[in-house]
Amino acid sequence: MTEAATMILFGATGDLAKRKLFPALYSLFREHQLPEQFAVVGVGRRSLSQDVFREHVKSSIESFARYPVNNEWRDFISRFFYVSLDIEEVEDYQTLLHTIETVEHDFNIPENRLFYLAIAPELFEPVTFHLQQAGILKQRGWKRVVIEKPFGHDLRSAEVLNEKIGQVFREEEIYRIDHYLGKEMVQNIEVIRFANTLFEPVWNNQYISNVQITSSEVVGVEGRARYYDHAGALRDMVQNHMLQMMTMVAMEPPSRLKPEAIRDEKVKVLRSIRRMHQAEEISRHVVRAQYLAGEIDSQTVKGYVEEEKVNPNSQTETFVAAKFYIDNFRWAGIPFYIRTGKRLAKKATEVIIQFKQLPPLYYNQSGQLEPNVLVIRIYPENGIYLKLNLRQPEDTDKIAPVSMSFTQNSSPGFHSPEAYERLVKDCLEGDSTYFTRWDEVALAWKIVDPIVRTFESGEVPLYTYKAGSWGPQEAEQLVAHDGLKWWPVLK
Ligand SMILES: NC(=O)C1=CN([C@@H]2O[C@H](COP(=O)(O)OP(=O)(O)OC[C@H]3O[C@@H](n4cnc5c(N)ncnc54)[C@H](OP(=O)(O)O)[C@@H]3O)[C@@H](O)[C@H]2O)C=CC1
Ligand SMILES: O=C1O[C@H](COP(=O)(O)O)[C@@H](O)[C@H](O)[C@H]1O
Repeated sequence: MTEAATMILFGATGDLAKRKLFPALYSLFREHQLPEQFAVVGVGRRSLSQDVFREHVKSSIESFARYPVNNEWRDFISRFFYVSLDIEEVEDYQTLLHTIETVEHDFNIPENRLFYLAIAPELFEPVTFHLQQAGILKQRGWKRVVIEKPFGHDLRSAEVLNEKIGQVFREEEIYRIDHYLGKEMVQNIEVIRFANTLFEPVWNNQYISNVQITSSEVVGVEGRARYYDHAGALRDMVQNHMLQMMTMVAMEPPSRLKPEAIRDEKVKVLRSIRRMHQAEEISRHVVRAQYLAGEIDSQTVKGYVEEEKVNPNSQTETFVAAKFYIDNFRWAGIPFYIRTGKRLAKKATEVIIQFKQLPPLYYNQSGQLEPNVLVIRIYPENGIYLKLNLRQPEDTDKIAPVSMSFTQNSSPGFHSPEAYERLVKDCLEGDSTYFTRWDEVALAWKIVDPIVRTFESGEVPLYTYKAGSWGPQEAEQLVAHDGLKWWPVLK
């Protein structure tokens, strides 16, 4: 059950609030999933009147929400307030405290405060510190803080940040967002595995040949070059989303369906991922590349280094493919391939489980029978696709792959809840299952940091690929070297 609360949204004039958070709140409201006693205090640096802020919220909902504005609108928008404040200026926080108290009084909301930090990472620390100094965290109800990614730039900076935030919030009050964990089919991986007799007994190295996880994007760096050129695909996507999807595929059944039990199992996977330290090993297992100019949907697009605000000599990778091993009993010897990149041919997220071949006997005398493949489709479709072998009715000597597909469209505009809807609701319910615990974040950095260092030392080549392609040839070779291929992303 969502609990009565005030959401204090830092970054209320920013891109994330506009594209994701206001639409998510509106969907929850329309589906009667917000508590009756609920209000939002938006915080931004620029000075805006209440009316202009409410107009901004409205236009964001008109552009990005799943539901059109209807006659319940006035009730929804009457719960939105705006405070202009400079996060660095402690004096500004008295106005914020006053607004929060007034809103709590007027809407009869108990002092439950959800602080959502949709702001640049360098502001996470000052904002928590000043909230405490200003007495805003002396509430009588609960307090929770939602922290957007990136959580640090490497292990060291993440530790420092965690230590600072930990002086103000307890671990169970900290909700570190990884929005992939809010996606329907990422959450469904557990259900596919633990609710199907068909899958769980064969979910191991005896029956699975390899796992492939792809998250491809068509967009380039867009307006985020200042951040991205210092991050790159490894930090931006692998340290969080890709490793999190891996943990969902690989974890052991939890002792209970409770947040800590599930997170404990994910941590064990992260601990078991074989770390790579030597440049030679990293070069064999990790491919990095940067996009060149190319064509997407018949439009010419720029190369990465020609993008606005990107250093023309940038060595930042916009694509990563890697092979990981999980050194535990269930997964020993089974490669987990991941690939992610910008300016690729199609926007898609899929997890592919390729099962082992049967022995070359009976119907597989030639050893040419296609393997069974389970595709967990995360985007643009939600669902699963299973490839099996069947005899062809028209030619009884011929065995050919057939597919069973259960999918529905998950693109915006279709009626499946967005990741942010689930996650905001979870915060209001105090359910941290699909947020990353500190030990998960730290372990993910421990896996990624040595690879980043090797990239930065120039010991791993930076390949290139044409925008609109599926990445560099070297990514194909990474799997071809093991006698495999990347399964093409489904249409
Ligand atoms: N945008 C996205 O798709 C995604 C964003 N994120 C993360 O979300 C966070 C926010 O990103 P995004 O919305 O894109 O960022 P924007 O740059 O669009 O917005 C930044 C927000 O922070 C406010 N702000 C900046 N400096 C101050 C200050 N000194 N005092 C008070 N407010 C300040 C801005 O206010 P004002 O405009 O009034 O100056 C604005 O509301 C980042 O951590 C980002 O990494 C994560 C995943 C995706
Ligand atoms: O966190 C991020 O994710 C997006 C991709 O998210 P998706 O839900 O659209 O798949 C990516 O574009 C961005 O660079 C990264 O910071």
